[in-house]
Amino acid sequence: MIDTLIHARWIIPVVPEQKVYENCSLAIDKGKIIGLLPSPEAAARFEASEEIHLDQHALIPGLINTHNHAAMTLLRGFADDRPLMEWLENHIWPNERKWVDPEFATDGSRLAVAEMLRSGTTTFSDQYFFPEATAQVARETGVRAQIAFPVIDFPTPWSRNSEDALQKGLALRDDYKANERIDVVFAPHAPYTVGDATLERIAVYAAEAQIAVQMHLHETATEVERALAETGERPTERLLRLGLLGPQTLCVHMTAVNERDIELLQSSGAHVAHCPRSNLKLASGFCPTARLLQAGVNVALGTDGAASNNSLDLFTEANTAALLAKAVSGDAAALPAHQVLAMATINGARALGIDQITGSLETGKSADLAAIHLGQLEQQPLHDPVSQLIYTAAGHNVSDVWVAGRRLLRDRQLQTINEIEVIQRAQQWRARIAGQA
Ligand SMILES: CSC[C@H]1O[C@@H](n2cnc3c(O)ncnc32)[C@H](O)[C@@H]1O
Ligand SMILES: [Zn+2]
Repeated sequence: MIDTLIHARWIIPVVPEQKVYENCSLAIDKGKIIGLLPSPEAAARFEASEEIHLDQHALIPGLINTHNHAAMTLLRGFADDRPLMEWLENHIWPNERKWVDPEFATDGSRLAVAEMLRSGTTTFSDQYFFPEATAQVARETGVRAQIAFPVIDFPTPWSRNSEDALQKGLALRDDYKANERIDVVFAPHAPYTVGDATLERIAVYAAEAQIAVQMHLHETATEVERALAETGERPTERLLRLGLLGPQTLCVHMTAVNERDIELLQSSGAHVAHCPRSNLKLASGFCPTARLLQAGVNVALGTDGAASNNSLDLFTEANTAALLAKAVSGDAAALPAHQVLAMATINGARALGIDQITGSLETGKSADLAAIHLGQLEQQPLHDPVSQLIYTAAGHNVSDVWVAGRRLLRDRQLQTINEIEVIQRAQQWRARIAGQA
C-alpha cells in the first residue's frame, strides 16, 4: 500500500524529456515520487491510501521562485512608479528602518508564502532582514525555502555591520542544518553595498562549506557604469577576482551584460535569476535571456519582492519572461513555452542547488507538485497544455499544491495557513504604515 495516487488529465514531468502524458497517474510514497504511471492499467497495479482525481488538470513540478524579499509584501503598492535607486534610497530604505522588525518579517513572510502556495510555488529563495522569522514561517507552513541571509556593510534593521550579519546568519544556518526543506545561504546584497573584504570572506566560507551565494548583480546599466568609473571593473569581473563567481553563485537580474559578462557566467557555471516584472516596473533594463540560455547559462525565474513587482505569481512572471524575450531578441521563436516552464521549475532547482531533490517529476524526487485547472472557458480549446500554462494560465488557476507529498493547498484552500488572519495582519500593518509614513 502506497500513500497517494494522483490521476491527472495531463502530467508534465519537464525532465528528462519535453513530453506531456495524457490520462496517467503519479505514485507517491513517504513524500517522494515513486513512479509516473503512463496508463490506467499501470496505475491499477498500485493500492493507495488516498486517490485523487484531477480530470481537467495539468500536474507539473511545483514552481521555484529563485529571488524574493517575502516580507516586502507589506510594502506592496507603497512607493510605485520610481526607478530603482530613487525607490530604494528615498522610499524603501528610510521606511524599512522605521518598520522592519521580527513581527513585520513574520507577518509579511506568511502573507508571501500564502500567496506563493496559492499560485503554484513550492520553493522560494528569500533575501530579507530577520531571516530567522522567514525561516520559521517556512518551517511552520511546510513550503520549501532557501533562506539567503542579507550581508551589507552598513547598519540595517537586522545587523550592525557585515560581521554581525555573518555571525547571525551562520548561526541560523547551524540551527537548520538538519532540516531537509530549508537551506540557509549567503546573500551579499549588491556590489554597491558590500566591499571587497566582506565579499572575500564570503567566498572563503562558501568554498569551504559548499554554501550557495546570491547577489543582486548588474541590475541596471547605471550600476555597471558607476562600478567601472569608480573601480575600473565591471561587477562580474570583480566577483571573479574575489573568487565569488562559480556554480554556487546566483546572479540576480543581469540586465546590463556584454559578451564578456556572458562568457564569464558561462565559464564559471554561475546561474541567473531573471526577474522580468521587477525590471520592467523599475525601468531597470532587460536581461537577454535567450542569448544567455543559448550560451549555456542556467537562467531561472524570480519575482523579486512584492514592493517592486507587485505580485508573487510565478505564472505571470513566466508569461512576462516569454513575451519579453521575444521583444528583446526580435525573435518570436525565442523562449518557447516549454523552455519557460523549464526556467520556472528545473532551472530554478539547479540555480538553488536542489535539482537532485525537486524541479521535475522524476522517480526518487520529492513530491513537490502543482495542479492547474485548465477546464475554464479562457483555456478553450486546449491544443497544447504547455502553451496554456505559459500563455493563458495565472496563479488563480492553481487548485492544489504538495510539498514533500504534503497537500498544502487543497481546492484553493490553504491547509497550513489561516488566510483570514493573514489578511487581518496585513490590514493592521497598512494602518500602522499609513499613520507614520
Ligand atoms: C538585504 S535585505 C534586501 C534588501 O534589498 C532591498 N531590495 C529590494 N528589492 C531590491 C532590488 O531590486 N534591488 C536591490 N535591492 C532591493 C530591500 O528593500 C532590502 O533593503
Ligand atoms: Zn531583489
